[in-house]
Amino acid sequence: MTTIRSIRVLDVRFPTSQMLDGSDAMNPDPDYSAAYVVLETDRPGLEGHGLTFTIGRGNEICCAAIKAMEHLVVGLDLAWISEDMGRFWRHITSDSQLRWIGPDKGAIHLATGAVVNAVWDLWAKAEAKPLWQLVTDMSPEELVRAIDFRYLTDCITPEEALALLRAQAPGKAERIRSLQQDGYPCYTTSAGWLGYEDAKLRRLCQEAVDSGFNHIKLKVGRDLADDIRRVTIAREVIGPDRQLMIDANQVWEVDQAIAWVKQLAFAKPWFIEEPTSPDDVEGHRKIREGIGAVKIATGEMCQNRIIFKQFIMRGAIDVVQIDSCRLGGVNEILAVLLMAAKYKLPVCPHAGGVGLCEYVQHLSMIDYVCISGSKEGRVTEYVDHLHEHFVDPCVIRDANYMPPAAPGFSITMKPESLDKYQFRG
Ligand SMILES: C[C@H](O)[C@@H](O)[C@@H](O)[C@H](O)C(=O)O
Ligand SMILES: [Mg+2]
Repeated sequence: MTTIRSIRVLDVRFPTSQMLDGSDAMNPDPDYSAAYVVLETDRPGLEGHGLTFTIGRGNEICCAAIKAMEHLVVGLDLAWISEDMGRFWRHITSDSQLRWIGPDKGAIHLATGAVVNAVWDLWAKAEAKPLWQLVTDMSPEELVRAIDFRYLTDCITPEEALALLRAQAPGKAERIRSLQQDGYPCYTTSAGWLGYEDAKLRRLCQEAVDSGFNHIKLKVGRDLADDIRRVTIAREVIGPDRQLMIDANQVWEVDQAIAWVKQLAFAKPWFIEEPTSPDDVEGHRKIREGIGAVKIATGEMCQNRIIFKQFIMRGAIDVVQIDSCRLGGVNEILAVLLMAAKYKLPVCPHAGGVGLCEYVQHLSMIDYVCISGSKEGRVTEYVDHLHEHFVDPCVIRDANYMPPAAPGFSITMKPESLDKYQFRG
C-alpha cells in the first residue's frame, strides 16, 4: 500500500522576458513559470511531481488553488486511485465548493491539471514505467475507465470509445517499435518569437532547417507589414516544400482575422493558430470558411473537453492543439484525443513553455499507439528553452521526440533549479 501523505507547492519562475523568448502579439513579455506540486508518499523515495504552466504574475494564484485541493489528495491510497482512474478524476473535480470557482476552467482547472498529472507521474514511477508506456500497456477497457464521459456522450459514448480503442489495439506493438526507432515528429517555434529581429529570425530558421525540421511556426498579428516581411523571410529560408505555420495568439476580431490571413496567404501557411478568442467556436467556424486553404488550429487555451467537443462537432477547427496542463490532466486529454479520432482530426499538441515538451511527448505517443494510430499530418510542438532544468529532459533526434525511458511523466525538475528559481516575491 502506498498512501499520499502530504503535498508541497512551489512557485517557480524563469526570467525569459529578458530575451523576449516566448513573446507573441498578445503576450509581449512572458516569464515562463510553473505552479509546481510534489505529492509525498509513505514509500521512501517515491514522489509524484506535476506542474501547471503560467507566464509569470498569477502563478501564485495557481499555487493557492493547488493548495486548496490538498484535502482531495492527501490520504488517498495509490491502489484506490489506479483501480479506477475515472473515479479518481470525478473525485478530484467534484468538490462542489471548489467547483463553484470553475467549473472545469480558470485557476482551479489549471490546478487540477497539475495535481492530476502529479498523480499519473506517481503511478508511473511506482510501476517503474515511463508514463506513455504505463498508458499504452493498458487494455482498451482500462483506458475507457480512466475517462469521465460527463457532458461528452452526445459526441462519443464509452462504448464507441471502446470500439475505437479495440480497433487500434492489434497495431500497438508495431507502432511502439516505430516510436523506438524513429520517434514522433515535432515542429519548432523557437525561430519565430515576435520580439526577435529579422536577422535573428533568418538565422534561427536556417538553424531549424539544418537540424532537420520540416515545420516551423512564426508569431504574427502585431503589425501587418511586419508579418508580410517576416513570413517572406521564413518562406525564403525554409523553401517551398517545408510547412510554415502562423500563430496570432487571439489578437484579432473575427472579420479582421479573415482579412489579415488572406494577406499572408501568399506564404502558404499550413495553419493559422488562435486567430481569435479561444472560446469563440462560431467565430472560428466563420474564419475557417473565410480563409480558403489555410487551416485553423487552436487549443492551447481551450479550457476543457466541452469546448473542444463544440469545436470538433461544429466543424470549427482542422487541427486540435491540446495542452497538457490547461486541461485537467491525462484523463481529460484522453477524452479529447478520442473525440478528435472519431471526427478524424489530427491532434498536434501545444508545448514549449516550461515542462510542456517534457509532458506532451508522452501524450502524442499515447495518441499514436492507442488512439489515432497514425503519424500522418501530425506534428507536436517543440521549443528549445529550459530543458536543462529537468531530471529527464526530452530528447529530439532529427526533428522527432524520442520515447522517454525513465519512469514517470518526465516533469521532475532538478532540486537546484527549483531552489534557484523559486519566486520569493
Ligand atoms: C506566451 C507563449 O510563449 C505563447 O506564445 C506560446 O505558448 C505559443 O502560443 C505557442 O504556440 O507556442
Ligand atoms: Mg500558440
